[in-house]
Amino acid sequence: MWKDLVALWNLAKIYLKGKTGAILLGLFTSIIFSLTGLATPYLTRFLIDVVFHASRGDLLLPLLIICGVILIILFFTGIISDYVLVRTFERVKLLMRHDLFRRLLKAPVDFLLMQRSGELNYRLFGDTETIQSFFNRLLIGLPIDLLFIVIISSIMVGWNLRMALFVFAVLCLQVLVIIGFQKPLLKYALLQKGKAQFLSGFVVERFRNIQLTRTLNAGAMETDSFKSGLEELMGINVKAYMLGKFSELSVVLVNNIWSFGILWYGGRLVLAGQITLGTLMAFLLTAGMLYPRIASVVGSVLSFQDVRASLYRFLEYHRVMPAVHEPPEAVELLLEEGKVIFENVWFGYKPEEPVLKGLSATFEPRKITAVVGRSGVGKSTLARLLVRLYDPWEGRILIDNVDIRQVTIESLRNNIRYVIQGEFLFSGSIWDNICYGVGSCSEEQVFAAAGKAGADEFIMQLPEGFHTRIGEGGFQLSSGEAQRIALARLFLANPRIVVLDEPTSFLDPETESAIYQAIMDLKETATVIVIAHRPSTVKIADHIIVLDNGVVAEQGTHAELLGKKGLYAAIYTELCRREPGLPVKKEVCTPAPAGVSSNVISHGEGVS
Ligand SMILES: Nc1ncnc2c1ncn2[C@@H]1O[C@H](COP(=O)(O)OP(=O)(O)OP(=O)(O)O)[C@@H](O)[C@H]1O
Repeated sequence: MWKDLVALWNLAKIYLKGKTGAILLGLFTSIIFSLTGLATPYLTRFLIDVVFHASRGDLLLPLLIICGVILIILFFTGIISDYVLVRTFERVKLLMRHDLFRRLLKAPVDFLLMQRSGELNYRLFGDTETIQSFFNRLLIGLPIDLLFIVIISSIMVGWNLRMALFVFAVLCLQVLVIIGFQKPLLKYALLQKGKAQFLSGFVVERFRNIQLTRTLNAGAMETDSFKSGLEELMGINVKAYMLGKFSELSVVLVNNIWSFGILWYGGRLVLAGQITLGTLMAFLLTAGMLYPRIASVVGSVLSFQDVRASLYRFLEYHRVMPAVHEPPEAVELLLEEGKVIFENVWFGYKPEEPVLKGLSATFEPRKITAVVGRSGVGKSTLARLLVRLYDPWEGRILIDNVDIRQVTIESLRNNIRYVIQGEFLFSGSIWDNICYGVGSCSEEQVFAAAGKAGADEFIMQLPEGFHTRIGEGGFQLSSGEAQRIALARLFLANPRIVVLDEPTSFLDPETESAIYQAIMDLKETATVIVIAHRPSTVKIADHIIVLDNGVVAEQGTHAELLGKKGLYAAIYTELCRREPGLPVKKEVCTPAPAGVSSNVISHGEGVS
């Protein structure tokens, strides 16, 4: 409990930094607001005991003026305190969400991929909301409540000790009722939240993969699962509602009994002449003010369990370490040639299971180097290491003889473009998608890039051309069209180092030739690395690197490697065999040299 409070306090120190003035102003105006509210019982007592009892009609007007002043103070302090506090704590929420989002963008990819659908959303929005409102309670609500409990209790004791003790005894009974209900209420609130969160994740995931659901004919199964989830949620909702209603009515019941109790006990004291009628009325009003304060303190304490759960989830994300570290002395990457060297690189995703096992390879500037190998051999891993999605366990990656760990991550990624297969397009206009990551771009640049990627024709045929919205709620592009947009994005950026993960997998032969030409043009100014899965792609390479068992097994030109009749020749034959009927096949696929069989490649794993 204390450890969690300390953790909350540490978080508060981070996000409330520089807001002490606003919080103190909010606290001060809130206290004035609440203190002013306390005048009501005093004025009532005065009205009954002095004005009416002593027939002092002359005091009615001043009393009315005082009431007017009190109302004005209440109005302004209420507005000021709410404005200051809402603004401050909304900013705290904004800072928490912004900070978490920034951290998550740097978090290891694997960590992010492991999160359930909707989980990121929930933690970013739900948990930050809970923690922020607890900060508000802890710093403003709770101190004011406690202060008022002390003030009101002292006032009551000052008026009449016996009557005050009677009120406290009845209040204790009421606190017990609140405590009795709060725990099960909280339990049901958590159950509701958990179930609703699960169902919303379920819906998002199923609709995102709607094609799979339909082709696997899983619609009926999914409908049944959703229905049973909804039935569970309905059961929880009904129980939670009834429990809430029962607790509300119980509190009202206790409140009424309690008021009668005070009237009965206080009335006896009035009749015995021990207190005035005004004091009795003041007691009734003051005790009515005490109850919500006590309920609020008890509620805060009991809801801490919920806050703790949010705190743990928030801290789990908050503490997640960036996937890669940038040293403070990191410098800007200033490219000269753009030569890329992998030097004895060891890396794997799981400890003790290396994918790359001391890989050394050079990627020359102004050349196209193709990387080929069996599926899962580590071709994409090599690209991920180059853009520092991960760092090698051992060995170095150098660009122009500078270790990429010594340069700023931003400058590294500014110089390299890694176009992954089936690259994701954001929902937005085609224009925004092409310009994504470039900052500002002119009309000429966008048109030229789209032209190079062979995308201009189909874009112009869309209802709003470059301004057609795609993705969620917009126009749905085919895989080939999406690939061309991703390539246009690449050509627009015109980077010095380019990594393409099979850039033509979804394209027709005609567009494919245009793209190859554009890639050939790219190499005039760039180091081009192509992860090749197609025979036509390896044919455009100046140099080919064949990976096997975590190292470079063979390298050379297409002709040299075919002549070796080794692994490359086998892979190439297999690639050709997989593209039967493609017009391109006749040109690029020469028969495998005699004596080479495709089972050299793998034992049933195939190539990609
Ligand atoms: N995030 C990850 N976590 C765990 N293992 C991974 C992860 N990414 C890749 N792997 C594994 O690492 C190995 C290399 O993967 P990689 O994607 O580099 O292969 P690849 O040669 O590009 O394959 P393909 O040609 O099929 O795309 C594979 O065995 C793969 O299952």
